[in-house]
Amino acid sequence: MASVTSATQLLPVSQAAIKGHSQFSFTNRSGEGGRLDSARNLPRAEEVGYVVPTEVQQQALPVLFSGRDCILHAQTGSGKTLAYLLLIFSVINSQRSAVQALIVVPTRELGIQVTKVARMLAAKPKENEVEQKSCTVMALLDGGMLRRHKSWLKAEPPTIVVATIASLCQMLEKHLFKLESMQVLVIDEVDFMFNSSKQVGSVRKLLTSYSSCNSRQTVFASASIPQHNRFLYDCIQQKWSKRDVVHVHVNSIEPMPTCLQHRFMICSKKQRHQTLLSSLQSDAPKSGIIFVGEQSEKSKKAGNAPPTIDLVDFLKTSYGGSSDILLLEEDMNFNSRAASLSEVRHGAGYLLVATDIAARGVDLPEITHIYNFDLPRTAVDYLHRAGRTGRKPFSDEKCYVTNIITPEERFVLQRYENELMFNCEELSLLSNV
Ligand SMILES: Nc1ncnc2c1ncn2[C@@H]1O[C@H](COP(=O)(O)OP(=O)(O)OP(=O)(O)O)[C@@H](O)[C@H]1O
Repeated sequence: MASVTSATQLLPVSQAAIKGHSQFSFTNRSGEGGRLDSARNLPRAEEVGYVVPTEVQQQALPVLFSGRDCILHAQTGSGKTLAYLLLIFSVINSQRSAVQALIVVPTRELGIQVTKVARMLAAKPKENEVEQKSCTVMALLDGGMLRRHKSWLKAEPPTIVVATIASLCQMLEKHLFKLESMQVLVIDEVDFMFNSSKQVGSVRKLLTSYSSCNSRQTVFASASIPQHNRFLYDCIQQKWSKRDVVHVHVNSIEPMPTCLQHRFMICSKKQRHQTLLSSLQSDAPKSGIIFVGEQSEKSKKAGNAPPTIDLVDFLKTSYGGSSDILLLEEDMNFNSRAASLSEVRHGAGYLLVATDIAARGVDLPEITHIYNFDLPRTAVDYLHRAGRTGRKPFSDEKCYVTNIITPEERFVLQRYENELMFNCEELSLLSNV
């Protein structure tokens, strides 16, 4: 666990952040009222319920407010998003019509969520209602209405943009979007972006050709940055960041929240549906995610139904619990994906059957149970799936990750246990399976 300075330990979020200002002599590079905006928006964070900073916020805010580039590396659900948003709100000047902060995310789902938090922080505090205009946040995400965004960008550029890389590059290449006023660039889930063959080229271009590290503050965030020393070296060598970039690494020994209890059940491949059903019946979770692997090309070619659909059908007919059964997977069109997530957000209890698309960044704090119907392919994937639960920073509520595995998969899970430093407890099969 990384050390925490006692000075900020018990301070409210706003004071911890403001302390960062004075201690590290934060200055607004545009010199056009950033300080005024931060004074307005930090209390706003408290107003919406962020009162005490989490550990990563305690450690990162002074670094971020000092103006240095930063790699935010901390457990899933530890509050990295709020840390970089507080930086953004301290730097931007809402009176200026120009894109001053850009947050790049790997999926539309994460983009929607980050936009929601940013808009919540941007909303005017009640007592200031008539004083000044609040900043605008644009979600430039794959599957969105790019035509509408074009008119918006031309008419009055937003202050903050949350974007997926493909949509962003489309706008940049058409010169509809300018980065010359950008003060902060955040790359969220950075390891995922650099690992994705579809996204990595554009991310590199954004970091070095579309803008320069010298004219912006760069923040990288993720719960998993494998080979982080190498990444730090590359940041400097490749000029993705300035030379004095800081690696804020919190809870390096325990990459997953401690409130998680990990379990496994061994069964044959044929018994997996029934084993999952028994587990659900015994846990009776109000809300959870069941992760299913992607359908193989071979299975697609054979004309089989995707395993996710298969499982949803099975649960709808066999599971008697009161939770809604919903589906979220990559192959669904954007409208259906949005519909699923909004049902999740408004519904009472739910079981979301999902592929790894739901594994990165999605924040549904009510989730207490994760089921790996198929084991994830890597330890990093395990960490991000498991991290969709245990997302209430100051709660001791126990959350559960249950792995349904075949005897041959036991050693794979053991490898993840060693790599991620957790213990998985075996649950015996109930007699009816
Ligand atoms: N200071 C705070 N006080 C109370 N709740 C907080 C605070 N900071 C963050 N949270 C809440 O904690 C949850 C997790 O935060 P967030 O999504 O920022 O985590 P993260 O570190 O980005 O996780 P991931 O790595 O999974 O993306 C959110 O529901 C957020 O509202």
